[in-house]
Amino acid sequence: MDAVLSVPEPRNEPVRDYAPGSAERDSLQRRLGELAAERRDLPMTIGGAQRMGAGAAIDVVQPHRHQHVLGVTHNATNADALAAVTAAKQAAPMWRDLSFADRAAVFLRAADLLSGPWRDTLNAATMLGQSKTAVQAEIDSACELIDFLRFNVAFARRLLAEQPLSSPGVWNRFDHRPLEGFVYAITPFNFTAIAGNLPAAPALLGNTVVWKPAPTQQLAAHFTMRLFEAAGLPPGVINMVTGDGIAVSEVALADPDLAGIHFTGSTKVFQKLWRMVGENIANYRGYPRLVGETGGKDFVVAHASADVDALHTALIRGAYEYQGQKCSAASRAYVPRSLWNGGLRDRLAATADGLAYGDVTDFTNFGGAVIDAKAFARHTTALDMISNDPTCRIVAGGTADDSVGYFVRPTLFECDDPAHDSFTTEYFGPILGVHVYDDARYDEVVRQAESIAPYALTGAIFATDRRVIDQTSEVLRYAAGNFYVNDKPTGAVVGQQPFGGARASGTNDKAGSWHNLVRWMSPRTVKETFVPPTDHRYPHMG
Ligand SMILES: NC(=O)c1ccc[n+]([C@@H]2O[C@H](COP(=O)([O-])OP(=O)(O)OC[C@H]3O[C@@H](n4cnc5c(N)ncnc54)[C@H](O)[C@@H]3O)[C@@H](O)[C@H]2O)c1
Ligand SMILES: N[C@@H](CCC=O)C(=O)O
Repeated sequence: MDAVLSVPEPRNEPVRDYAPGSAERDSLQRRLGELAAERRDLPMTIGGAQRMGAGAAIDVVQPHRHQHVLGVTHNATNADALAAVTAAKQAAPMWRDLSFADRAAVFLRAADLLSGPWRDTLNAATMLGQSKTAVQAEIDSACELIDFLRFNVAFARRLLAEQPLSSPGVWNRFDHRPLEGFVYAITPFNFTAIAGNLPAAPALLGNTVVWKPAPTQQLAAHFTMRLFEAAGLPPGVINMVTGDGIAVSEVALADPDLAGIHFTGSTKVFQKLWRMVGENIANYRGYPRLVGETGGKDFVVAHASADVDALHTALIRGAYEYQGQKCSAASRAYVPRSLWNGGLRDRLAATADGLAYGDVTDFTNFGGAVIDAKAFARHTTALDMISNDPTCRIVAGGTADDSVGYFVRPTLFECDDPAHDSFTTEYFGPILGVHVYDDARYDEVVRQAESIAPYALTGAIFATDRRVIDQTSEVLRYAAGNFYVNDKPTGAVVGQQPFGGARASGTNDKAGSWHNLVRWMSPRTVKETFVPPTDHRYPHMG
């Protein structure tokens, strides 16, 4: 326990802009060409050894060009999962006995490698495999992952320095132990940074991990695993299993040494995992820590005093960047009739209709495709439902085409009923519903928006009247874990806007902050008495 160590002061990684003619753009385009020309095996990594899962094969494709296969991965079987759990348990004594400095150095080195020679590889893999544009990949797989790795070291250092008081003759101290057992990290398709952070954060604190990425993110996950190895991560500390995770959960969640789940993904899957843990609760050595960041139905509330230019930009970026596939994406907005009919409606419609979605290797595009056929089907069902509902009117988009890639047009619609399914269900695509209200009904609309959806992840208020900002912020205090004033509800930056929500949006343990890291330690309090008493009687006994 080397709590007095000082560590490098983290700074947010600067975002590159990949402007035409820049060297960074040429270099990224070269790497895109190389990765697109390959068709790789995407194996598991267990105890440092790579091998393909023994279950069914899964093609990992470019969502914007779904006939183009980037690689092949396989479902992990029960036997594969058992091997990963065993490797994690075997590596645990070695890893927890290394000093914090040694563990931190691995992740700081990974951050530096990613900031330099690995940047193009992770960005290109994220662009091709997850259909992110260059800038969306850059803020995710480069900057946010680098930030997670660097800031977590500084946050962990602060936690390790935290020690109890000691009265005279006594020395009290915390032994910041890792959890007893292994951590099971399960990660979503949409952020390479989240996929890398969920296994890395518990590992930094001395835990060993079984990591199950989303199959559709497997290309970038593959390179993330290679990056950790290049940074010196010993075998068995993070064991990556591939595929749908069904067999992995059967094995990992039934294991007595399950120490925690670090999950990001849908509410439905997290609730299923929680139920499975509940069913097994008497069989565990301890109570597993359950950390899950899940879905959202994120709102923008606009007041009549809002700056319309700022509101317009926030709605377009908040709803349609990365095809709306951010848990934070604006998917319901409440706009006063004065602004809507005063030009905002037509402006939003024109901008949305003008957004180019296409192949993300064409850098002129604003967006790409949605992730897979399942997402495409969910969105087309929602669009059919909305266009056939007499209370809703499509204002822009509303169409989809999967002939080449899974493309869904940026869709804007009005809905008279603020309790409509489209205001409560997460679609996770480029679909923004607007409830237009009479200006005088503002307070009532805000109260309704507060609790109509089960989620509480992100939300924004647009107003210039300070009293309105203050009152709205108070009414919506529990409606979002990340609340924005005159800004879009997406784009949280590590160290600046610690991220996470409550209600059906998760356990709100704020990824990329000390709040999250504290869940991966099990402190032992040690009291040492220098001169222990030698008489059992107390003074009042005479
Ligand atoms: N709150 C946040 O910070 C945050 C961030 C990103 C994404 N999300 C949410 O994630 C969802 C989108 O991501 P997704 O489509 O990858 O989510 P998902 O829930 O479908 O999948 C998440 C992960 O769980 C795995 N999985 C599914 N069933 C499993 C099982 N039985 N055992 C083990 N693993 C299993 C998937 O393969 C994937 O790796 C959205 O709901 C979005 O809001 C939330
Ligand atoms: N942290 C990201 C969202 C992550 C979920 O998909 C944001 O703030 O936009």
